[in-house]
Amino acid sequence: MSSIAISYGENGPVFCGLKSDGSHLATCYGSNPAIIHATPDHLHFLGLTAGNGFVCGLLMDSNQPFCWGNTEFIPMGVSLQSSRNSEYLEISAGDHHLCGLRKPLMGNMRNTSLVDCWGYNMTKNHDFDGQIQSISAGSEFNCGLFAQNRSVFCWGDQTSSNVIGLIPKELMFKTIAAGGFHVCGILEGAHSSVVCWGTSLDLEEEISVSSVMYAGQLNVDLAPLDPMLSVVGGKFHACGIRSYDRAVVCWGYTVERSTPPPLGVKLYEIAAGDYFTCGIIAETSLLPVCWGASFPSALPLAVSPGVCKAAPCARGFYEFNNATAPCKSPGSHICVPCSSGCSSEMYEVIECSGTMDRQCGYNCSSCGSSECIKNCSQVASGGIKSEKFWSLQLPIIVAEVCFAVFLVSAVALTSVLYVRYKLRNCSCSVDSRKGSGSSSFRKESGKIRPDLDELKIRRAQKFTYEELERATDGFKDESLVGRGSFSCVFKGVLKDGTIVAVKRAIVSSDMKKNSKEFHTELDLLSRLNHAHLLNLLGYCEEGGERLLVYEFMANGSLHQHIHSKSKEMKEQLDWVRRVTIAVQAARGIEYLHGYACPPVIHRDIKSSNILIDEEHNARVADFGLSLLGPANSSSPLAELPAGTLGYLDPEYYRLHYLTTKSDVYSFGVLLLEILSGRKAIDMQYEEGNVVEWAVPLIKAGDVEAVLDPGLKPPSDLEALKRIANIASKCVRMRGKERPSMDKVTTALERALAQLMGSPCSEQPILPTEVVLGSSRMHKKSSQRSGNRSTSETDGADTEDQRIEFRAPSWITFPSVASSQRRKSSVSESDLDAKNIETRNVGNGTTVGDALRSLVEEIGPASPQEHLYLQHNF
Ligand SMILES: Nc1ncnc2c1ncn2[C@@H]1O[C@H](COP(=O)(O)OP(=O)(O)OP(=O)(O)O)[C@@H](O)[C@H]1O
Repeated sequence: MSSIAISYGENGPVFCGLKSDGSHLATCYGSNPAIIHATPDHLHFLGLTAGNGFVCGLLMDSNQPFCWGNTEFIPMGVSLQSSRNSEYLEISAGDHHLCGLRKPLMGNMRNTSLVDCWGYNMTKNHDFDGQIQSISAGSEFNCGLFAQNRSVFCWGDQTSSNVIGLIPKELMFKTIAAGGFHVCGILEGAHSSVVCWGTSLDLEEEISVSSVMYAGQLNVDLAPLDPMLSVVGGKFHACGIRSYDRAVVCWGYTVERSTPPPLGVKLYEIAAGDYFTCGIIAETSLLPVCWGASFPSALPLAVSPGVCKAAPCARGFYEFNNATAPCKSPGSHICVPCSSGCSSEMYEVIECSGTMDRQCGYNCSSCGSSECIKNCSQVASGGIKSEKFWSLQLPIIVAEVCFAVFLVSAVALTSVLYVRYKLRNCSCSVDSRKGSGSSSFRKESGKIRPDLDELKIRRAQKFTYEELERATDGFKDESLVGRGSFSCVFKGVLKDGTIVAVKRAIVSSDMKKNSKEFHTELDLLSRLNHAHLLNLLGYCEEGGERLLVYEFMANGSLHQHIHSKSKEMKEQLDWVRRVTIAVQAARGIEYLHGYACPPVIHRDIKSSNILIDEEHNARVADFGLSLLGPANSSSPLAELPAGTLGYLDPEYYRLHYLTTKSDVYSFGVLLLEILSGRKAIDMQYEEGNVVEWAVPLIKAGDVEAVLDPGLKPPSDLEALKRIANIASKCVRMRGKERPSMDKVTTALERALAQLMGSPCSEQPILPTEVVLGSSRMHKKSSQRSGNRSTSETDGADTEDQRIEFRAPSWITFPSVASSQRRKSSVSESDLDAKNIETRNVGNGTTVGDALRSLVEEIGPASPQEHLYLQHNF
């Protein structure tokens, strides 16, 4: 708990801090509207902490936690307490949980500490023997520091980190900070050095304390030897404030394109998000600076450099100047740890006094650094810089400028060569785009991102804001049909009578992100064309307004149907309709992966992005997060994770290893949702995650237990069993073991045919083929397919090449013949996966063997891959 906290996650990072005016009110800055808009403006907090998509503060008046934001796992907007008198000393948040350390107990119980936790897999009240001084939460675990023997203990899930197994039992700590998958602590004693344990992405092995202590600094990614005042943990990195100069030092994994920690800046307080860190500058402005990935480097809000406490400052701390950041409650102060020691060319001028930090001065007789020379020459010449100083500085400045120019040219050249290399096999022929055919497109062959203006002209119509305002009746609440994280969707009627859906970006503080998602969606939808992708009709970009105009989908989203509280609405989609929608959505995604050029990775496949038209046909929507993949779809992109919790591919989440198989994972979750009627994550069930709940049941052959109790089961369960098997293959941990989308589609088509042929479906639904707005009804019989073997539980794996099974023709796939699709699916990952399974199970393979075979299969492991393998095998 600190005066600042950072929330992270797929809805964007947010920095929150206590205001610098001593009011104890919270102020936040960032791009997650659910946090920004819900920040309480009347509650006073003692300190803050934050996790994935939420922020919590410890209320000043009741000493209870109060959280806001958008996590389903912790109650939001209410004060949390475990029993009537639970008052907390400190709180700390992990990814999806929060723990609170209760105030010390009295009497007989004074040697017991109570810790209450809320959240995903964590809700529990703990009694620990011994007095705990402070707690710190990591991704899925927590640690406590005992007040008396200064030892650390941890509890929770250590699968990905081994933080419990590696606890350094013999060491004593002043303070500890848990990060995503590791813990760092400052050791007791004069030197205040840091040791860390757990797992970091940059390390090929777990960081055990012994290697830090006894083998020395063998690995540059380990904590520096410098003494530290404080330390914080990010997902795979940690940062500390150095004792002698308050400079920040970071170690661990650095995401590509990260900004480095600021140089020559003194900091008071630091807090870490997942891949970035912020600190408060030790100046009167008290403005935060941030470094790392995906967050601005300077934030426009002044925050308090510490928490106001009623007790006087302890030894080793000094009282922060009250004029700059006054504490409103009388007698309370902000206590800042005093710096200690001075660098080699400095000596202590004033010691830490309780009201002032210790001061160091340069020893001008032994200057080595330019800082020292500058300082001493200023003192000597009354502020006029000496010749000696310039003769030393000038070559350094010239060298720095030359190096910067060289670096920029090298990066630019490498980028150009890389893009050309990636595009060498990819030619986007004119024929692959229905209806384009213009010579301008031909000119663009091989170009990844044609000019937006040309795309707009090609397909999407430009609307004025007034036109869309008129169409939606002034964006009235009555026209609102849905709301997403970054947009509201309105029903509208254009001048010519066309009914449309108008998606209006919520005006958020992060215009850049909004604008990026808007352009991604506009760009992609302008180049894609498939019966089961939502058609873009037009757009409007005026001032701060960003609007996209789509075909209106009269039946809303799949999510609205399968999770509806109304029985009638739920039953509108019976089993045949549900599976039909799954097939159609699979076809849309298959098109993105296999036939769009370059391939497109959707990154946000979920039930609210599968829309349903008047005739109950599915369309895949929402391309705001989509990315153009590499021409060779098997090579991964390194991208920071984005998407929706519960649907997010674990391989991508952990390793930033993005391929089309990430969409396959999300689609697998969608299939489980369709089968079970349960949300991807639903905390009303003990096993809240649909994958973790359903897959073991499916593997045990108990598919019936998984089926949505709100729908009458079909008389023949074979088709649904087949779908359940496909789903469990799609959600395999390793992308390579998941089937490709074309296999999934083929297997689902078979299952659908089987379902429609079963006696329970008296009147099979005949979905409409929708090709560019035209609707044709095809009433092909499905008996042929209904007689197929029901023992075939896995269509994707046991695909029979001899039978040329044609999917019912009403299932649209205008541009690809099924034989073409099948050709591409014969030798891929399912067969590999099967082999691997046989190898592992049949031969009693050890973990080491499994690791080796995986390494052989995917080539030498990068640090990220290595970590992934460690985490999962
Ligand atoms: N073309 C459309 N026709 C009818 N309803 C639509 C249309 N597009 C979106 N909606 C409705 O609006 C809702 C919000 O859509 P939007 O794409 O903005 O967000 P989302 O995908 O649900 O959530 P998020 O933005 O968090 O991913 C959808 O769930 C759907 O119910």
